Amino acid sequence: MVLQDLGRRINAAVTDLTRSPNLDEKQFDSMLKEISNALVEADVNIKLVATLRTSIKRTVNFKDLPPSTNKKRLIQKAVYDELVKLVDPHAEPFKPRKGKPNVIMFVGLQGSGKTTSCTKLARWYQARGFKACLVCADTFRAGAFDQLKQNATKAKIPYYGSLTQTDPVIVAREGVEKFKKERFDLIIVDTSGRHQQEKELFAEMSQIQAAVSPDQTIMVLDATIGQAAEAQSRAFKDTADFGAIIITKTDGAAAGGGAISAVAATHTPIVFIGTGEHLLDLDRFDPRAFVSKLLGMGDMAGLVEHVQSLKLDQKDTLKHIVEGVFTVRDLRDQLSNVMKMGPLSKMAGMIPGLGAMMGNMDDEEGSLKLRRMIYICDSMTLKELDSDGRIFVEQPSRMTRVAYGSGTSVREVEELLTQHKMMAGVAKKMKGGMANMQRAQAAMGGGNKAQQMAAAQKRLQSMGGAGAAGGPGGMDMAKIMQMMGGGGGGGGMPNLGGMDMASMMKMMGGMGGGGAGRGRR
Ligand SMILES: Nc1nc2c(ncn2[C@@H]2O[C@H](COP(=O)(O)OP(=O)(O)OP(=O)(O)O)[C@@H](O)[C@H]2O)c(=O)[nH]1
Repeated sequence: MVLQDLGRRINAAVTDLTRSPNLDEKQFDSMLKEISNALVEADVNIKLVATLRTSIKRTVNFKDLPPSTNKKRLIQKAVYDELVKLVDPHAEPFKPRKGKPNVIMFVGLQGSGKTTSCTKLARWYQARGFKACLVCADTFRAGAFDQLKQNATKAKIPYYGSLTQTDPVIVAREGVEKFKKERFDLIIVDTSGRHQQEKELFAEMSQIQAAVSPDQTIMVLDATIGQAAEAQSRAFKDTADFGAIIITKTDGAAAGGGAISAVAATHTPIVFIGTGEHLLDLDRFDPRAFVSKLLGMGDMAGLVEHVQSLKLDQKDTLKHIVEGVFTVRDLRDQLSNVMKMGPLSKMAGMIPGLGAMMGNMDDEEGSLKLRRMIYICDSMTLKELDSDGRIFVEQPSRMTRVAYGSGTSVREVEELLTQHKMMAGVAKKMKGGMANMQRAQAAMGGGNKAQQMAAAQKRLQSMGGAGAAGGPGGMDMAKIMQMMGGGGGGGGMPNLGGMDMASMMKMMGGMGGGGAGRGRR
């Protein structure tokens, strides 16, 4: 059972109950039993489950409910609130500030996901304007430096390490000093992990800690260990005195629920959770957003933050669309924007109700297809890229050349040009419409925010099933789409692993316009 299934089970228990025409106390009790069973199976500590059950019972107080009460709503809200309490550590972590060197040291057992999480975190802060870098002080595992180097290079993050120095304390000190001199805002130090909690590991950790004086030590925990997370974190705390925790691999097992609740119970701040192997699979941990996502209510605030952090390339495309133009380069920029967003399943999880619908979609296939389309564009000449694509009709031999240069087939090049033609057609039709819309929006001065939020929230609730239980702040879907770099536009987006982007956008709540100008406002 993966974490998503736990959410689905809880959601189903609540939905079944609230759909029942004559809701009685017996049904309420059996819902509580089902939720408790699901949590225990996800390795949540039995005492915590018992507390949650008692609290929901007390809040709802079924026997004494006045007849006028909206029982369904009350139950939904109580379940949501208690789940939030279950995973809330009630502790504020250290927050790095720009303009000074913030040193963060990572500790954890081997294979917990330290090295991967270091790079994810550096990238996360880099995307938010921090000058971030990585120091590899893992001299124990052969290949650790290579792994960090590879990850860092992929994310374009400066790194420091040594293939010859065997003392991790020296490497850590040298790396931190070098990057401090170079005025980096965020210096992340990766340390070695061992199979067991050996004495040497702990001794080494405290020596590195003494050498680099980190502003924060983060412990990395693998979610699959469930409630054993508590014992593991205690063992580390005795030596390394970490200030916060990152729980990795929450995508793989329902036991993530057990790990998160166990750590939360110790009041240690959980700063982030790892949600996959991709560089972007790191979510800032927020108890409300986590529970909303778990219950399939989406995490719109997270989605907006994620999209905003990506520095999507869309200025020229929007300008072009206003003019009714759509070049091959515009298509390339949009493809690259979609790639930057990370796996589609991650995006879908943030949209109410969509995660479940896309359960079987293959991320790998979709991303490979996108990558091949980008290779095709990258093999074109500048003239071809900035053209309206007609150049290929006039000189079909160019298609063969581009296919050859990109390692793809002529058929794939033709497909890409067909996609482009469709999108260019839409852009042409949009000419003027987009400008009018922008003018209207400017005249409205952004409109009534509260009203917009209320409308968006209503729409989210109607999509999300359990949405009534008080989910995250609403957002205007069309605006989100526009921030995403403008998708949709009426059937013109690429087909990803059997999933047409245009249909996906439509499913996302009538986004079939966004950047291409038909967004609902
Ligand atoms: N599914 C999933 N896999 C993850 C996540 N985080 C890390 N991994 C994978 O876990 C494995 C181990 O990750 P590493 O980063 O090498 O672990 P480590 O703790 O640095 O290991 P040592 O350097 O040996 O101590 C790799 O295959 C990662 O891709 C996550 O959030 N989800």
